[in-house]
Amino acid sequence: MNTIQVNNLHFSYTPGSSVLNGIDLELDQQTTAIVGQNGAGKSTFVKLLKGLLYPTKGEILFKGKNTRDYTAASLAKDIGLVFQNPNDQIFKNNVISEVMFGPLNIGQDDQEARHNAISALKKVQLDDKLDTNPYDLSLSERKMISIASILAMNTNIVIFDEPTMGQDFAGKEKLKEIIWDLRDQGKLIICILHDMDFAAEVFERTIVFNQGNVLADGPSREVFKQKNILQQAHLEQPSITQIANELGLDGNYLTDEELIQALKEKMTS
Ligand SMILES: Nc1ncnc2c1ncn2[C@@H]1O[C@H](COP(=O)(O)OP(=O)(O)OP(=O)(O)O)[C@@H](O)[C@H]1O
Repeated sequence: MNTIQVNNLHFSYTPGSSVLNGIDLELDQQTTAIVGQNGAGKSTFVKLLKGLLYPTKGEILFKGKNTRDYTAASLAKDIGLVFQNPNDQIFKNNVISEVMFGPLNIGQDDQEARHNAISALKKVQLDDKLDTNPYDLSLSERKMISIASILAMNTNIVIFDEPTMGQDFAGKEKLKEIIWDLRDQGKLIICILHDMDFAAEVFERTIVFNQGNVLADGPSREVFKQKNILQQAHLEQPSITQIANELGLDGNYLTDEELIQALKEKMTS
């Protein structure tokens, strides 16, 4: 199992200014969205999961073992993190080298790395850009390249930091497919999001961060019905939930399809 256990996790970048204040969580096989306002500590939290930072206090256990006791190389084989800003991740001067870098780095041979890189680029529909310099692509395409780089490593855990940022409707549809495909492969997916509609539609579990604490955690349907809790975290309910509320519909709707179905039933009753 790819379980991550987080116990009493504290973190500060500078002494006396705490960013995470004692987080207890178990991350299991459910697709999990992490939401919260800017500065709530979400990116810091996933960097700790990935072993890029270490707790100031408390511990993170991966497969029962403290992340401090793993080498960066061994964690890299299991946990992939797509950075919020692709420019922080991309450094090669053509797409194929960029996407092959991670697989090669975790010990895949050239042929396997190339095969996995091309297959990942197909998933993001950029396999026609192998020789292009990533910096000649748009920001949303670079984001897809940074996603392909992590997919190509075939890690058991995939963490996305704001994947919908800068993506249009087609990009979000592609992301949905990628996330559901990873879930179907039995991988643990954790995703930081500012887009509540995407979180509600795609993720089974939602965790709300607020000022370095977990304010709510549970099935997305349960979390997104708690308007007051979301307001405390300066978040809105998903737009479909808001429309259903405005229409005076009883129930808790997260997707277009659910709302349309409820309206059809209302019209025929
Ligand atoms: N490298 C750093 N050095 C010092 N402080 C930092 C560093 N990175 C983040 N911080 C601070 O830590 C706090 C939490 O930042 P973090 O990026 O984890 O929040 P976030 O919830 O991911 O925000 P956003 O949604 O804007 O990405 C913020 O106050 C931020 O300014």
